[in-house]
Amino acid sequence: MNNVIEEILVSEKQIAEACKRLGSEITKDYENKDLVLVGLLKGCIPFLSDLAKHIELPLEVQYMIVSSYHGGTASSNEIQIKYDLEVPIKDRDILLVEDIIDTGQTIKAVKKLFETRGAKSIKVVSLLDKKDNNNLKAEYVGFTIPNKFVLGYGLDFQQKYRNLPYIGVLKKEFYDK
Ligand SMILES: O=P(O)(O)OC[C@H]1O[C@H](OP(=O)(O)OP(=O)(O)O)[C@H](O)[C@@H]1O
Ligand code: HPA
Repeated sequence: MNNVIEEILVSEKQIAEACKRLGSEITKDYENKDLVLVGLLKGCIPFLSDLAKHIELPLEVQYMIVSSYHGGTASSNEIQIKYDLEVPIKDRDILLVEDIIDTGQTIKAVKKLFETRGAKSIKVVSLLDKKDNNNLKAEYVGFTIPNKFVLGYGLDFQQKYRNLPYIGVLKKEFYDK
């Protein structure tokens, strides 16, 4: 498994601490609000699951599949909605849950879509945010990371390695370019 990993960037322990910290901030900020966590599949699964345990509110969880990457390490300009929310979000407080903001393209497109649907508020929590992303900043960020391709804890390389309990950096020899 580890022959594709250059180094561990964020350990299991650091991830657990970040989930706790972000969960308590969100709990404070969303008291008495109608909070809907919207997880962007598939990468959000471990993070959403661990984060939600630290949000002490009666929240709702919804999922979407929005894709801008196709298994490799290079970004494509296309955004596709492959699976949509089950409910209308008009007048609701939406917190988008992401594993990573890389170029910011995905989250920017989803935010724009939710604005047109009349959400009351739309914020973003992301476990990781790449340093070079100047597109869109999340309100809640676990770790700002260098501009390297990472995998593990939900993040894939060619659809594999999402099950690693930590965030690792992909070895250079595996990069597309
Ligand atoms: O900021 P961006 O450059 O748009 O990249 C970030 C997006 O790319 C990944 O999703 P992907 O489309 O690979 O789907 P996945 O969650 O199923 O892996 C990741 O989970 C984010 O949603
Ligand atoms: O660094 C990354 N790793 C895995 N998936 C991704 N999707 C956007 N950036 C990344």
